[in-house]
Amino acid sequence: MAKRIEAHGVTSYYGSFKAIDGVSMTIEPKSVTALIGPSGCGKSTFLRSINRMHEVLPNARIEGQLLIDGQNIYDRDVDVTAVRRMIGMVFQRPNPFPTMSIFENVVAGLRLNGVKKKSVLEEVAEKALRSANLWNEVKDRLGRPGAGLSGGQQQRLCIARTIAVEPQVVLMDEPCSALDPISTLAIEDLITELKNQYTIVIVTHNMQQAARVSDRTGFFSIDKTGDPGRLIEYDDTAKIFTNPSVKKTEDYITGRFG
Ligand SMILES: Nc1ncnc2c1ncn2[C@@H]1O[C@H](COP(=O)(O)OP(=O)(O)OP(=O)(O)O)[C@@H](O)[C@H]1O
Repeated sequence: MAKRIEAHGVTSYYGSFKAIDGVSMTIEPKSVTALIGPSGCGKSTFLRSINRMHEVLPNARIEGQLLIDGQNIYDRDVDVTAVRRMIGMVFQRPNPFPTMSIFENVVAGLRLNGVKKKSVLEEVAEKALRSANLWNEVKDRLGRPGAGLSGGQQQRLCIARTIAVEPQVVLMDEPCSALDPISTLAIEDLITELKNQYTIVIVTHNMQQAARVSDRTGFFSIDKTGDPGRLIEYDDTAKIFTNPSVKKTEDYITGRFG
């Protein structure tokens, strides 16, 4: 189910501004990869290039290749909606649909795909909420608004919504930045469980978090404002945090810049 991601020379633009330059990396299925680096170095841009969300902005485009299990998702005949279904995304701020119940939030993607049968929707909702470690907290109030949950619960609801449509890759853009430490730990535990099924890529500013949850870490950086971000080093997380090969990585993880 989980898929391998291969980026070959991915260069992403906003109009004429080159935000990232020539990013190449291979991300193994059923692994967690953390993207770290100073603000503005292009981590989120790269993340959004993985599921073709980058090009949603006017004049935004990419060069290079992004292969998911060998298929270039930027090929002309590729169905963009199918790509985004296969590669789900969780954002910085929990964003449940405000007018919908907890249940409707989870099944929203299935309804869009035309699933109507109540028993199927109920089954999927329970499975997704269990996988997101939220079922026990919400099973007695599935009809209540999703927006009435705590921040951490809302983020787990958004994760349940993402996995309800059975993606193969889950991208997370600073998923804990709006959460308290306890909710953060709950999400980190969840990420560790989800990697049994999915390929996960997470952007995080929190280096302890990268060290805790990821198998591999990619360090991005820029030389100066206006320059494009580049992938400086990509290796096993333990190596990046204990014995990086590049001086710039070491300077960053030891807090000398960024
Ligand atoms: N919508 C946009 N239009 C124009 N430029 C953008 C847009 N989004 C990001 N950029 C620019 O692209 C570069 C990379 O931004 P990006 O958000 O990918 O970096 P980041 O490493 O994720 O930063 P942060 O850690 O602060 O979230 C920055 O110079 C940023 O200003």
